[in-house]
Amino acid sequence: MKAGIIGAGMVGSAAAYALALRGGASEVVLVDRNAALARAQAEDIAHAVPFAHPCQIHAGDYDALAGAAVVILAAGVAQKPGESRLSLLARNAQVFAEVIGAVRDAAPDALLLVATNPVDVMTDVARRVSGLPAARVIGSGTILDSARFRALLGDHLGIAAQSVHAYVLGEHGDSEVLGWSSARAGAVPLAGFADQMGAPLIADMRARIDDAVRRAAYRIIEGKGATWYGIGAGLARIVQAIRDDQRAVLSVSATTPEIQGVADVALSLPRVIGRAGVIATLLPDLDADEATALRASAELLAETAAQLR
Ligand SMILES: NC(=O)C1=CN([C@@H]2O[C@H](COP(=O)(O)OP(=O)(O)OC[C@H]3O[C@@H](n4cnc5c(N)ncnc54)[C@H](O)[C@@H]3O)[C@@H](O)[C@H]2O)C=CC1
Ligand SMILES: CC(=O)C(=O)O
Repeated sequence: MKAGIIGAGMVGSAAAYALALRGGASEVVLVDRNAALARAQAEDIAHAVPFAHPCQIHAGDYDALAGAAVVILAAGVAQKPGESRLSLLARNAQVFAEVIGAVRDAAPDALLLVATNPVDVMTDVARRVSGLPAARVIGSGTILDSARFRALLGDHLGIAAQSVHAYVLGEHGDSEVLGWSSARAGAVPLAGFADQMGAPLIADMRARIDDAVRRAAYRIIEGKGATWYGIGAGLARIVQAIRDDQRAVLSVSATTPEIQGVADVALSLPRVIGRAGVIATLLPDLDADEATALRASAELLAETAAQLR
């Protein structure tokens, strides 16, 4: 399967590298307005291919996207230290106005996979500008936050993160909602599992994990200027779910007809992902606080998106 990536910076190149290492695509095309950067990234990543899976990695212009089944949108500006994701909206909406028409002309059958922040609102922008149905425009949303949540819970419980089933809901950003009440380890509700392991999830520990997930990007950006490995792997994971029609349940963003009384808002929920894009959307069990927080997150995203319309 051919995948295109618009934006060959830290996120786009990390996604290409992860695709190469995971064998997630047979061909990857990098497109960037900085053509020299795209060429250099493609050449560097191609040198990893002999250690991984067969994959053609190259740079090109938009016409090189012809035949792509999925195009990752990772072009635009990123946060500076202390800056919020939502503050990027006007600048990145302008970038999408420039690139999405060219992507659609070159690869009319491709699903769009949005990484550019603020990713939820940008997913809605991509849907509106492309004219595609909501199911074919997926935002990486909280796939990264859910991975952070699972990694921290795995560490606390002393088990593999892969055995933790937990989702972050709502915005990929400051208003996100950690789904404590639906989380499971193995098939056991999280709190009971933690007690059995002698590692109870007391309020202080929950608060620390919440902060570590919610503030992860700020800390990493403070330390190294940007984040890329986690999201690169998350994007490759979504591409594989699409390529193999896996019907994997992943927390990703898509424009959703109604959630907690808020209409037509793009945000993350666990969704079944396969070749057609979003095949189904699930609402996990929520306690009263989580339901209130999810509504607030949805309202914030809807208000932010409305400012652009
Ligand atoms: N969804 C998520 O979980 C995450 C999202 N991000 C977001 O991903 C985006 C990219 O971040 P980085 O890769 O770190 O930035 P970067 O600055 O390293 O790369 C961005 C690339 O976009 C290119 N670009 C800008 N405008 C363009 C246009 N009109 N046409 C073609 N290419 C264009 C630039 O030349 C640059 O190479 C940011 O919005 C960032 O906030 C970053 C990390 C995680
Ligand atoms: C930058 C960003 O969105 C993240 O690492 O979560």
